[in-house]
This record gives sequence, C-alpha cells and structure tokens, in this order.
Amino acid sequence: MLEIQDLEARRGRRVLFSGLGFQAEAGRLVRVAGPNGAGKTTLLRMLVGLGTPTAGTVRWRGQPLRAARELFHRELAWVGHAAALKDDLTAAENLRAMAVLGGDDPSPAAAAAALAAAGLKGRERLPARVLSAGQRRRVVLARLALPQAAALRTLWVLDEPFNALDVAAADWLAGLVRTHLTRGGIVVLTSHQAIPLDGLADPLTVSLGEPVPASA
Ligand SMILES: Nc1ncnc2c1ncn2[C@@H]1O[C@H](COP(=O)(O)OP(=O)(O)OP(=O)(O)O)[C@@H](O)[C@H]1O
Repeated sequence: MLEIQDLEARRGRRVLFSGLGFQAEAGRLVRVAGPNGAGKTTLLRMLVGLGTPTAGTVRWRGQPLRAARELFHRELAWVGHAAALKDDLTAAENLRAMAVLGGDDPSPAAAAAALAAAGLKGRERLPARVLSAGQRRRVVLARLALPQAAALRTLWVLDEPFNALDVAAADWLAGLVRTHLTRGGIVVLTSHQAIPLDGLADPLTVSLGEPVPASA
C-alpha cells in the first residue's frame, strides 16, 4: 500500500540518503532509525507530502503521491515531532482544532473520551500553557484515539511519538499502535528510545546512516 522507491534527499551538498526503498502493507509497523541528523524527519515529511525528494517516488495504493493526494490525505494521520498547541486554547479545544485541521470533525464527547484515554481526564478545560511537556504531547497524540483515526486514517506517520511520555503514556500509545496494526493499518514512526512494542509480528526497520558529502 505504501511504496517507497529509490528515494533520495540532499541538504546542500550532503546526501542524507539515496536509493532508499521499502514497502509497507496492511498491518505493518515501519521503524525509521538513525543518529541525530540522519534524515529521519526529512524522510517522514517526504512520506506525507510535505517535502520533495531530489529523486525517487512515494506511492500510495499504487499511485504516486501527487496523483493520489486527495485520497492519501483522507487516509493519513500525521503527528510531527514539534506539533504545537495554542497556549490560550484548552486541551479539548486544541485537540478539536488539530483534528479539524487534519480533516476530522470529532464531537465534543469524542474529544473528551480521547483525552480521558490519554490520561487527561479533569484537565480538558485547562489552557495548554499550564500543561506539562508530557501532558501537551498526550493532547497531540489523543488525535490517534479519536474514532476517525481508526476508521478513516489507514496510515499513521509519527515523528518521535514517544518523546516526553512517561511509562503509562508510552504503554497507552503502544496499545493504540498495536490496535491500529491489528485492524490493518500501517504505522511509520521514529524513536530514539526503546519502544514498548515487543512481540509485534515482523516490524520493518529502515536504518539511515550518517549523511555523506555529495560527489556531484
Ligand atoms: N530546512 C532545512 N534546511 C537546511 N538543512 C536542513 C533543513 N531541515 C533539516 N536540515 C538538515 O538535514 C539534516 C537531517 O535533518 P532531520 O531533521 O531529517 O534529521 P533526524 O534524523 O530527524 O534528526 P534527529 O534524530 O536529531 O531528530 C540535518 O543535518 C538538518 O540540519
């Protein structure tokens, strides 16, 4: 369903990666690994259509992204590593605003349920500025607990989703990922820390190395 072929990314005169290829079918977890600066975020942004590769193609359901853009965006849930909350909005307002921007329109009850699942019961009405770093991250990730995320968003692309999470929140997120994979979703993620996803059938690891100077 997701197919990457001969992908290349350059930054100035450095080649971050080239000739990169992999495929992910329903139920597959893809973990993108590599040291700081290797190009993991760059790759994820290319996968979701936010960055343009210097060579190669990304295909979704057999079509290049630019041809499948509308369908692709209906089926994508993207959580960037720097996904930001608006400080003056409450946790619930932030979650609903992010969901709407992503093309979902959850009811207030669904948003409250997702925040409760994220361990934020009782904090829904607090302005984001008073939330801790981990709580802010939970608000962002609560989008994946909305009914639309499971029903409509086949492909989850998550940049450092486990950052700032405590053990309980990491277990919650791992549970969401597991359930999504079981339902036939695809999850592409990066993580510098060990993630509590042991025992998943056959995760695919895509390893990026140190960038090299371009020869031309
Ligand atoms: N807009 C940009 N302009 C110039 N260089 C950039 C830009 N964005 C990223 N880079 C560079 O590209 C390289 C890869 O960055 P990227 O964020 O993809 O790495 P990463 O593997 O995600 O790193 P980390 O593990 O630190 O998050 C870095 O050297 C970075 O400085």
